[in-house]
Amino acid sequence: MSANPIISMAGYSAARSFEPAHLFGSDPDRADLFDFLVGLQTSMEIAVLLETFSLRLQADYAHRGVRFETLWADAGQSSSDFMFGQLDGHCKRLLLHVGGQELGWLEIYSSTPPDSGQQRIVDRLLACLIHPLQNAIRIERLTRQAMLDDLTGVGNRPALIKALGHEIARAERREEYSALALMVLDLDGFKELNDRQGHLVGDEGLRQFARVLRKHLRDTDQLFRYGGDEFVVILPDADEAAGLEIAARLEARVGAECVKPALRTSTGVAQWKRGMSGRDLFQAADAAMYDRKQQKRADQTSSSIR
Ligand SMILES: Nc1nc2c(ncn2[C@@H]2O[C@H](COP(=O)(O)OP(=O)(O)OP(=O)(O)O)[C@@H](O)[C@H]2O)c(=O)[nH]1
Repeated sequence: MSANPIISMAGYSAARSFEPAHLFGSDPDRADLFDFLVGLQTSMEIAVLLETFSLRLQADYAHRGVRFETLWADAGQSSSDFMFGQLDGHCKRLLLHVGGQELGWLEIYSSTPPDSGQQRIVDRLLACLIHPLQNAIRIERLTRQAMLDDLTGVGNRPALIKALGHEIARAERREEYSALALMVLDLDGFKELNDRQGHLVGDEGLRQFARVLRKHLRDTDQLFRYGGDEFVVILPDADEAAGLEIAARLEARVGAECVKPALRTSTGVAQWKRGMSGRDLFQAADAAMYDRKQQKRADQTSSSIR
């Protein structure tokens, strides 16, 4: 018996053996299973593997759809769903694990629960799926980590470029004009804070800044650290007026809530117009942010002269 259980049912644990000889020895559909195995080698994407699994399972067990929910080993990463087909009807929920590592929950939706023969097929196909799935999960995690800023945990510059390109392509495809705005935020006098209180305090300031911004943004808004003390927010469905309102609110919240160390920020907003690239939009928002900084400096100078 293999000491390598890969599946446990919700609520109780059931170790099963998946020796290759056991899998293929007396199987009349060896060629078919072989095709399935080859299919699993063609992609390293979780969604594609799930689809390959579901399509092959369909031949033996008519079901409506499948869903896989990851269990990331790293703290701080929320789980992600991958789905294929329709998710309704009876749900069979299986915890997939390999070599002591829990990979996530697989759900199979169907009008009727699998009978014992169909359950055996599910087990066999899962035995083929499990290692390619484990590799695909590793790649997905590495890709996600590469898109995060390690100091603040928000998206980094490559993630911003990707997300902005995606949002603009989506807006371009829509027949009706849909609003999209970009906000640039930069800390005021951050160099002086670093110089006076040290870089560790500066780092804590950046983390605090990201936390406060996230707290006051909607779930659909996307926050990124462009670099240094400059952050960017993609605001879907926001026009310039809405963007300016959010920007004013964020400037006020940062002033009130970022107190240790004390921070101030200047913001700039630009609204996307058809034909504008991500670069054009960023430049417009960045220029607006610099104007705002100049205006604040001018206001300070005039109030200190008075
Ligand atoms: N602590 C810390 N400082 C950083 C990091 N990245 C960049 N910086 C510092 O951020 C500062 C940014 O300075 P500037 O761009 O001149 O901005 P500023 O002093 O805020 O000036 P204004 O934007 O004109 O108000 C520099 O001193 C950088 O060294 C980081 O990850 N941690």
